[in-house]
Amino acid sequence: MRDQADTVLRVEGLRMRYGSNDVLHGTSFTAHRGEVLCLLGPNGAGKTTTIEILEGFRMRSAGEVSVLGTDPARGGEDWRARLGVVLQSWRDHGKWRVRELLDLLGSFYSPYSTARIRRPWDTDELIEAVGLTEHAGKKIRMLSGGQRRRLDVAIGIVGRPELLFLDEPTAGFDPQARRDFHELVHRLADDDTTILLTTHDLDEAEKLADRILILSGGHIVADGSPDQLSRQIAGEAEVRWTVDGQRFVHSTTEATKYVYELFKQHGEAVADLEVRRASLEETYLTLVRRAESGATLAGVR
Ligand SMILES: Nc1ncnc2c1ncn2[C@@H]1O[C@H](COP(=O)(O)OP(=O)(O)OP(=O)(O)O)[C@@H](O)[C@H]1O
Repeated sequence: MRDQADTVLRVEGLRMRYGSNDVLHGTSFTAHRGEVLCLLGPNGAGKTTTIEILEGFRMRSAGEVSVLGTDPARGGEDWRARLGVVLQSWRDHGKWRVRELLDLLGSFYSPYSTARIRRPWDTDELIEAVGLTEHAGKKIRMLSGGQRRRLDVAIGIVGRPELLFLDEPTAGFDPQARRDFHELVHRLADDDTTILLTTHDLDEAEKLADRILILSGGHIVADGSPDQLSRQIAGEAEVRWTVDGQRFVHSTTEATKYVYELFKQHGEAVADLEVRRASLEETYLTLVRRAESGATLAGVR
């Protein structure tokens, strides 16, 4: 069981209304230390609004929010120093060089260094972690789009945040940069950083998220690990295997047990084993479609 001190983020009955437009209808969720939480939802679902409220950049209409033990509406500088935000490119700093800018931004965090978390991140180590070593001496305006995005990530984590917000972090990344970034996210989470990210890339969500929240029509319509969500939808998994070159397929709600029995019966003769559940994309589309058609949400959460 996780204890209270492990809770980094707590949202209860969050509501947001723009004029007469209700965007969030009382959403609730939590996140724990070192957890990677992925917020999914169609365009206009309220993901950015939610993140901006948690970051303290937008006032909520109602509900309770606690981020690192503080209400974001009242968070001071010392609270803000514990957060990391990856914003879209720092184009205004085109004349700065990569290392210079990170040195300067990092220096703002040194007063907030603690025995547990040394701030800021060493500039050269950080530059290496985001794969910009070759470009450390370059002016920012000379960087490619993907390199700038890597710099955005470096800027977001230079203060060694305890909670990191990533809004569509890999838009514009090439496949290698994406893979490097995913490794960096795992490394940050291993170091106990809690990460809240939004993406429209379900493959990315599946790779990164410990837990997925699906926001639709102002409600959280699903909350669970990618596996738990796919089980809710699919119910059954498909087990495929061969024995002596002959192919077999079987659908079951208890794939692990079935596979165990299979090996008990056939031992090493079992080959080409695959267990397939509904992909996150199928799961996501089903849940959002259900929510949009006003189907009852009971049992989905
Ligand atoms: N400042 C604002 N004033 C009025 N309405 C707004 C404002 N910001 C957002 N909205 C509305 O709130 C709703 C949610 O917007 P939000 O940007 O949070 O969605 P999102 O899930 O991040 O979408 P996307 O996937 O397109 O980025 C939308 O209908 C949007 O038009």
